[in-house]
Amino acid sequence: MRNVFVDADNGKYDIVIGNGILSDEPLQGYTDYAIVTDDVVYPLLGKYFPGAKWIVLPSGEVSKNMQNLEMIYQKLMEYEIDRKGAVAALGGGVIGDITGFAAATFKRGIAFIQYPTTLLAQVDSSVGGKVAVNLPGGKNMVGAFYQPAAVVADTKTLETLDARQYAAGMAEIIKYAYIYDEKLYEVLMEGGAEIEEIVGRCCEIKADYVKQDPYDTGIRMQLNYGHTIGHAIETTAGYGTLLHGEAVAIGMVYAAKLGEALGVSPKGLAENTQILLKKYHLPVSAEPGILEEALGILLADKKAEGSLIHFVLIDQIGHAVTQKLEAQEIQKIIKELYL
Ligand SMILES: NC(=O)c1ccc[n+]([C@@H]2O[C@H](COP(=O)([O-])OP(=O)(O)OC[C@H]3O[C@@H](n4cnc5c(N)ncnc54)[C@H](O)[C@@H]3O)[C@@H](O)[C@H]2O)c1
Ligand SMILES: O=C(O)C(=O)C[C@@H](O)[C@H](O)[C@H](O)COP(=O)(O)O
Ligand SMILES: [Zn+2]
Repeated sequence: MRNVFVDADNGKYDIVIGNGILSDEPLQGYTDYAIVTDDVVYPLLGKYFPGAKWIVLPSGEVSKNMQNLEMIYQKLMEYEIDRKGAVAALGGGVIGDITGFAAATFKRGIAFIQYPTTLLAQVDSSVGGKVAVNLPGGKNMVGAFYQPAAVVADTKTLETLDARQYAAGMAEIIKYAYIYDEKLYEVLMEGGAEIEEIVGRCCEIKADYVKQDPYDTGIRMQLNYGHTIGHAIETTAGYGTLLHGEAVAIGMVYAAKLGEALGVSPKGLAENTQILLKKYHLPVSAEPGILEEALGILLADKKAEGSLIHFVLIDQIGHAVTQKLEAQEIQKIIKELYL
């Protein structure tokens, strides 16, 4: 078992990582609590929370929407959760993001506990307090920064995850390697390490970014590597068609190629990125029609300022930089290279 402490101005909490540690113990100090989960996770893990008040959504990205958010508020009302109560998210990033936004806003804020059960959620989405729902035109368009009171990542829950979902989590792990940790990159190239160690390392990296920049105004933007084009592709393909991690994987290949074309990234980075992504069974390109359409919605990115986008590039493996680029320049370069 290991602990990573998140020491941010807007929230201080432990991430506890271990095998077989799922329990309702972190919820006991509150007047009452409800747990949000999805219809795949509930039959697998509901038994660890006897007597809980449940809110069960259909699984998948399409559930991260305003309608389900309202449904969560209604159920919290029905369950009479007061301001000293809590709401927990038991599931992947979809459940964590929508539950966190409900927690941030219900009665102007109640406590929020994260029980991440996908690899992606354990290494990334359960940490750092970005909570949101999607709009049809863009990912995470309605949200807040709202830190959880605790994160409990039980790696045993990953045993039931299918291979595609596992790979999607690997994409965010590969992201950390490129932006922050050359040693992690080498470990991944050599075939990986024990999962608790990888989850712990990724949480340490994320905790460092979140401590420095909880509101995403500077260095934290590096955590968005691969996401500018990735989110646009995810949205264009239709939520749930490409998984978030898959879209980020593809986005990292285009970001690497763009970095090479601009002379920022080392030559061969895109090729190298493809090798690593393929090793972990991830896609490395989007269909031309999807890519073309995605390039048209780049300015929906939350890192856009007018016609410019804070674009994250790798200047050496294990280190990232952010450059303000004209959306039109990005579109032109990617079109010339890929369309
Ligand atoms: N807030 C953040 O910082 C942040 C970071 C990264 C990603 N995200 C968001 O996270 C979402 C993606 O998260 P995700 O990949 O976890 O998707 P997800 O929540 O849809 O979970 C993926 C699938 O795995 C199933 N599942 C969950 N736990 C399982 C288990 N233990 N065994 C078997 N099946 C299980 C779910 O039912 C679902 O079908 C996206 O919406 C993305 O935008 C947010
Ligand atoms: O925590 C962050 O900061 C991230 O950017 C992590 C990303 O992996 C994650 O997908 C995040 O939800 C993207 O945020 P957004 O601001 O681009 O919606
Ligand atoms: Zn992401």
